Amino acid sequence: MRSERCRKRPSQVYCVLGSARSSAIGRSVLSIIGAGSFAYYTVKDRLPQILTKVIDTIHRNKKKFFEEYGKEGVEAEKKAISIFSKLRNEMQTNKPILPLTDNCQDTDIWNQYLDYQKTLLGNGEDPSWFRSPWLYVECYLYRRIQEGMSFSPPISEYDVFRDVKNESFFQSQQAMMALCTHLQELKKTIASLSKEQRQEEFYRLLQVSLWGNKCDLSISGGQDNSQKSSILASLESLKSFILVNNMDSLWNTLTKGKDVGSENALKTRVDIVLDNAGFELVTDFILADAILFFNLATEVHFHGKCIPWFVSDTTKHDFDWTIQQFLAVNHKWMSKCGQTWKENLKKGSWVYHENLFWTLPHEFWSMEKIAPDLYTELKKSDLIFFKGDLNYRKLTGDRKWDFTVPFSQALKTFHPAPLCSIRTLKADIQVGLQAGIGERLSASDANWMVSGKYGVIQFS
Ligand SMILES: O=P(O)(O)OC[C@@]1(O)O[C@H](CO)[C@@H](O)[C@@H]1O
Ligand SMILES: [Mn+2]
Repeated sequence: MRSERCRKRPSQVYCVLGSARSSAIGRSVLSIIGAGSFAYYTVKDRLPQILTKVIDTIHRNKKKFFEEYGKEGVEAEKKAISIFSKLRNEMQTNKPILPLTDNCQDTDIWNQYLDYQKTLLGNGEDPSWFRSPWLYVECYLYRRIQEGMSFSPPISEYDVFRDVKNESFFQSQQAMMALCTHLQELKKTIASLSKEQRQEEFYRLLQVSLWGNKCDLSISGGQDNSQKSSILASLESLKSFILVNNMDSLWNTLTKGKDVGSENALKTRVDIVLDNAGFELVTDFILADAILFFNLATEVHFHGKCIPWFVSDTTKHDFDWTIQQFLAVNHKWMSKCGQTWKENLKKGSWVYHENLFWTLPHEFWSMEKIAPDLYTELKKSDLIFFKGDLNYRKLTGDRKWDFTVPFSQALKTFHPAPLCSIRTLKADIQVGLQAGIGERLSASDANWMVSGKYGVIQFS
């Protein structure tokens, strides 16, 4: 299930326990699974629903496993189903969180983190599914799915979310065609655009990447959450739902000391920490393409997940498969995009990275200690985009900060480079709002923090 490159341990693999849970600042207490909270609903209802879909998926592919592996495949299907049924029971009956036993590269780090949770609870209590931080429990579920598959050879490499990710891709074809057509039109006219017009066009593609984040299969519990309509047509109407809009700061960071459009752009690197595969990944490809042809950077580095994660998060397979689909599709502009993107990877102006850190439970402020090689890599960037809600939760430590706490404060010591979160709100954490905004929204729309209706393009 894990590509060779992911076997690269974060160097100095150890778990810094003390600083990982720093003292609360302001009202920032951990997002716990309190009764009635969104976290509680997630663990009580949505995670079991996701696990049930995993079991159904494995059962549905039994014939395929038999064709591919003979009776070992059938045995493996049965074993995986029993493992996941037991896991679902553990979760639903609030059993203790168990140490991992699959002896992978990150097994020790996960088990050290569990020990740390025990010290936090104190009085010898065991962390359990409902008595642990939500962020930890949710990440742990996906790591247990990975463990369960690794105990079910020969189907260990099978991505239990493959079917729903592919389905979501095919359901979003129309929207993707519209985006690729728009991109090619833009490339035709770019030379005649003024600096302000380029800026405006870039802002549109940033917003497309933002609203692409609505297409996430974890929040939907695996239900179809594809992009049906052309997102470009709705940008104006969606603008008022952007609660923090730092696009000007982004533009200034990317264009400072550069004449936008001049070919001789200095060697500039932008990183995109990816989120969901499918439509959102395509919006990120389009943004990355524009960053190059607008001469805002000379390299774009992508960071994907080593294992299947939060249902729809992008793995290396998803990244390559998506480009292959674009190359193969019978649509002039989509295949043109696919060729450009394949070429970018070949000539190194696009680079794909993997690191186990992204599928650990840790807040990003402990990256420098847990995965110093990754932190050093990110320091080479001139601007890092963090896509999506889970990344936002890890950037802010999933603390219940006051809405008005500055974003840079919530990041604590995590600041390898100028960074920007592009995120639709799907968890009840938000910082950096003007005074009164959070309260006003809570009064008018009880679900404003978890519906995915609102978004931020938040820079630090
Ligand atoms: O990171 P993404 O794909 O934008 O969202 C992931 C997510 O759907 O999963 C969790 C809910 O189960 C939340 O962190 C968030 O809502
Ligand atoms: Mn995701």
